[in-house]
Parts: sequence; structure tokens; C-alpha cells
Amino acid sequence: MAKKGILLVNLGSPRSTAVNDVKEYLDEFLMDEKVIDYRWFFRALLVQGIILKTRPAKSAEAYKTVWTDEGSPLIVITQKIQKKLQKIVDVPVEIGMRYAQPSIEAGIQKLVDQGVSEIVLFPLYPQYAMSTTETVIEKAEEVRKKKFPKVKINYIQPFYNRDIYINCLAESIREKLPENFDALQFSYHGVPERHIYKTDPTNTCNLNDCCSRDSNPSHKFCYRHQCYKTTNLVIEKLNLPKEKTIVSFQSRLGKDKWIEPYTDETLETIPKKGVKNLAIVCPAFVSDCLETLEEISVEGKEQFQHGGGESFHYIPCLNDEDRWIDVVKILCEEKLNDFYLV
Ligand SMILES: C=CC1=C(C)c2cc3[nH]c(cc4nc(cc5[nH]c(cc1n2)c(C)c5CCC(=O)O)C(CCC(=O)O)=C4C)c(C)c3C=C
Ligand SMILES: [Fe+2]
Ligand SMILES: [Fe+2]
Repeated sequence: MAKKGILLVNLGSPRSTAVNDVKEYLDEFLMDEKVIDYRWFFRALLVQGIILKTRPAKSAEAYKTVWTDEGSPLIVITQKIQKKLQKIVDVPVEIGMRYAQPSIEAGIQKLVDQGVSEIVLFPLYPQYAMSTTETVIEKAEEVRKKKFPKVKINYIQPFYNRDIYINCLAESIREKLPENFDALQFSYHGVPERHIYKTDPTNTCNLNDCCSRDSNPSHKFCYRHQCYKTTNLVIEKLNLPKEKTIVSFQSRLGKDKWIEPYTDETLETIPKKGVKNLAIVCPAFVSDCLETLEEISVEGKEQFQHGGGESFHYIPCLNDEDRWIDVVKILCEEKLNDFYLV
């Protein structure tokens, strides 16, 4: 029988906080046409002609504030997830990053070196997006066809609405909520509005009521819908009144219109609407990273206080919590079992 293995895939981080390493990482990341989806010439003009002139130095400074002795939080946490999962499953587990190192190719190679020929690949993103799940699958397929044509890969689908994940996230939030808070904000990574239209096979999503309707075929690929769905399921589990919750989208880049409302603007304005004590969580990320540890915990807190806010309580991601590792195990085992069915 074929030997099976698991590859956990996350976004990736620069090799170090040196400006040149950050530049190399941003170049690979932003030149991905699933991330900046302009034609090559215009993408190169924007990325290499404009963004890479100034952003690497700024981002390197931000990375320095979150970097640990072991390295980038995103990589270190993904390694911790791998180690914990390895202890409770009986197939090899490796990691691969969509950008930079360790690459998806290196992860597959490590599995193949252990005799694996059937891989369950887990893109560590709860919600589907062209710039995350889709590009991971595309890259893995490219690598598989070119380098490992005999290897089979089964992909774990977005799990934004799965009971096991929602229970796990809700419990994790419940434990970390402060005693008193005026609102719980769910801040998701944003995407350009255009990406939502592009991935809608039905051409029906209007980025409005459609995303909140309960049943619509466009939801399979609608990132905005999936973010609202995760939120609604979690607040139901937490028994929180909807009026006490806020959804927003962070980390926009460039001049395009991104999905709204924007987290930074929301943080500045909610104190004037009576939200002085805020709890905030970022469920688009399963592991803490630059976007949560710096953009939300540091910059976001400043924006909230600047707007008149008093207490700001950041709720960490699931990281390597045991209950989350159990969910990862169940999701992987479902797909491992799929191999037996074909
Ligand atoms: C969680 C899902 C993510 C989506 C969707 C996403 C889309 C997206 N991101 C950019 C641009 C940048 N993102 C950056 C960092 C970053 N993004 C995600 C996740 C998603 N991105 C993570 C986990 C991280 C942190 C990586 C780390 O090392 O900790 C950055 C780099 C940092 C910076 O310079 O600010 C950029 C740039 C775009 C353009 C996009 C959708 C089109
Ligand atoms: Fe991003
Ligand atoms: Fe939608």
C-alpha cells in the first residue's frame, strides 16, 4: 500500500529582517499573479518599479518588532503545529511555505525521501481566497507535475464553517475574553474587491447582501461571505448579541478598492460610538504573524487609543493550542481516508 504523509502549508516569511531579505520575499509574494492580479508588465511596474523601492525598509522595521530568537513567529508557530501533530498521527508531517523557505517543493521532497507517495496538503487558511488557498494549490500542482509526477495530492478545503473548527475557535476566544468589553471585533485580512468578483463562478456576488444570504453557490469562493459566516457561527456559539460584535478587514495595499469596512478606520471611529473597551480577534490567521502582532496589537491599539478608546485586548490566534491540533488531525485524517476510497 502507498505510504501517506501530511504537508502543512502557510504563507511564509522573509529569511531574516535584513532589508534585502524582506525585498526578496516581497518580490516573490507580490509578483504572484494571484496576489497582484495585473498583467505581468503592469504588475512588474507596480511591484518592482514602486512598491519594492520603499516598502522593504518599512516592512523590515516592522518585522524586527515581532521577530524572535527562533525566527519569524509565523514559521516558528507552524513548526510547533507540525511537531505537535507529528506526535498524534502515524504518518510523516512536514511543512512548506507558499513564499520563501522552507518551500512547498522542499516539504514534498522531505516526504518523498521518507517513502511517501500520497500527500494530504493542508493550506492553513480557514477562508478561501485567490491569494491564499488558490495560489497554494496552483503552486503545489505546478511542483508536483514538474518534479513529482508520481505523487498524489489531496487538498484540504477551507474549513471556515466546520463545526469542529468553530467550536475550537469559540472556546479559545471564550477563554481569552476579558471580563468587561463593549465589543468584540473580528478583523480579517482584506482582499481587493476585484478578487471577489473574479472568483465568483456565478457572477452574482455584489459584495453586499449576497455575502450574508444563507445559501448561494457563489459562497464556495466568496472570501467575504466566508469571513461573515465564521463570525456569525462563532458569536452564536459564544451567545454574544450581534450588536456587540464588529467585522472589519485589515492590511490593504495599494490604491485599489479593498473589501470594507477597513479595520484601521473602524478602530479610529468606534470609540466615539461608545466602544471604549475592545476585544479583537483575527480569525483569517491560524498563527500569529506580522499582521496580528504588529499591525493589530501595536498599530491597531494606537489607532483605537487615538480615537478615544481606553482598553484594547488582543486575542491571540489558535497557534499551537492542543484543541486546534486535534482539529488539524481530524481534518487531515478525513483526507487521508479519501485516498482509500479512490
Ligand atoms: C490570511 C490570509 C491572507 C490574505 C487573504 C492575504 C492577502 C493579501 N496580502 C497582501 C499583501 C501582504 N500581506 C503581507 C503579510 C501577510 N499576509 C498574510 C495573509 C494573507 N494575505 C500573512 C499571514 C502575512 C504575514 C506574513 C509574516 O511573515 O508574518 C505582506 C507583507 C508584510 C508587509 O509588508 O506588510 C504583504 C505585502 C495582498 C496584496 C493580498 C491580497 C491581494
Ligand atoms: Fe497578506
Ligand atoms: Fe459574496
